Amino acid sequence: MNNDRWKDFVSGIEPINDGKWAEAAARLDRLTKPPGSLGRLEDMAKQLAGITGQLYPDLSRKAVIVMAGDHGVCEEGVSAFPSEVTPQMVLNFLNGGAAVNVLARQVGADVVCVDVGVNADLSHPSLVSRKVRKGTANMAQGPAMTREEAIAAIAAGFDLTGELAARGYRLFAAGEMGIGNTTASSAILSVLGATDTVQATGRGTGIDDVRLAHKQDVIRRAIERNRPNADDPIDVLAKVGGLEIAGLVGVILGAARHRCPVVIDGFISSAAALIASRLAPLSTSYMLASHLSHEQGHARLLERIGLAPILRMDMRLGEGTGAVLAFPLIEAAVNIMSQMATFDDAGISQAVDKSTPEKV
Ligand SMILES: Cc1cc2ncn([C@H]3O[C@H](COP(=O)(O)O)[C@@H](O)[C@H]3O)c2cc1C
Ligand SMILES: O=C(O)c1cccnc1
Repeated sequence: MNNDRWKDFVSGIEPINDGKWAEAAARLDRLTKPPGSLGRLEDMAKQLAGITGQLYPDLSRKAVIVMAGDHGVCEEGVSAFPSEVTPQMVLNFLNGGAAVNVLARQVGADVVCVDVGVNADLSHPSLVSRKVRKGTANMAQGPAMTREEAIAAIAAGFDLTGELAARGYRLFAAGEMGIGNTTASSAILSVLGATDTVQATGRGTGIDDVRLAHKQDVIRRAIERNRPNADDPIDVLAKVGGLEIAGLVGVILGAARHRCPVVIDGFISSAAALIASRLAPLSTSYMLASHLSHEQGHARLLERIGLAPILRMDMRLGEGTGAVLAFPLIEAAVNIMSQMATFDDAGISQAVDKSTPEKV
């Protein structure tokens, strides 16, 4: 993989269409409701118009892309579950039995499951195989992967999203599976978000206090040993990140490149979004943050990107579950624009009473 390939990921991303954003804002103020009364739905309707360049975008073709990869750092004992669960869950996604499958079915979204770095030989007719390597190396002892591998994994997500956009998909969710990946995400937040490792580290799959203190120590050691350069997001991704996180960076940049909204899920998805935002600041305008995960550090992570979560459900699963749950709200924003009557249509007076009331 050409080390300059990352420039392709960034160079085609354009600012959102300000003219369409303003047109959407003007129409929202003519709809039969007090100005601004639909709150975040109005924000989303304007953002979607700016992203797609259309007042009434058709977002009906939608996919949650679940990037899967393993983590060498699991040998340090940082998760409540063993690495073997990653390939087992991938098969569960492919057989339609995971939480994300249920939620995606409910909202009419397709689950696209991608092996970008699972430490097992997987084969299934619906699996998208883009394996860069079989799991990362243990970041507590050296870099998780090479710079080339990180770029190859970004390319896998970027190219796949481009292919899906070409097939008519217009709305994406960024999901993941990889035992150990909250450790990598906390390390990314710590370095790129200038956050103390204690504040950046949570319980992931549900570790106890003793293991949490150990996890914080492992992250501290990984950062000390690898010295990732906070001014070089790909260096951080390669040294203390993960293959599926890199894949998601590609998905996010790919969606932005093709002017499609991309819904960020929880902690891990947001770590990928933070890297994407540092590589291509313009990509942030194409992101919607679906929910605030219960995972420690997620609020800080979203704040570093500059995103406000739509939902607060106390979820902490990943897979893209929170992102998929936000799909109907995003579609609601489009429907408001396309289906509500204006004051003119309905013959309702838009005059605002600005006189001073005589009696209070
Ligand atoms: C059965 C199962 C299903 C999951 N689905 C998502 N995750 C989530 O948990 C993992 C991260 O937590 P940690 O860093 O503590 O390992 C990731 O795979 C994430 O997607 C799962 C975890 C498990 C055990
Ligand atoms: O917020 C998430 O995405 C998350 C939190 C804990 C474990 N897995 C995922």
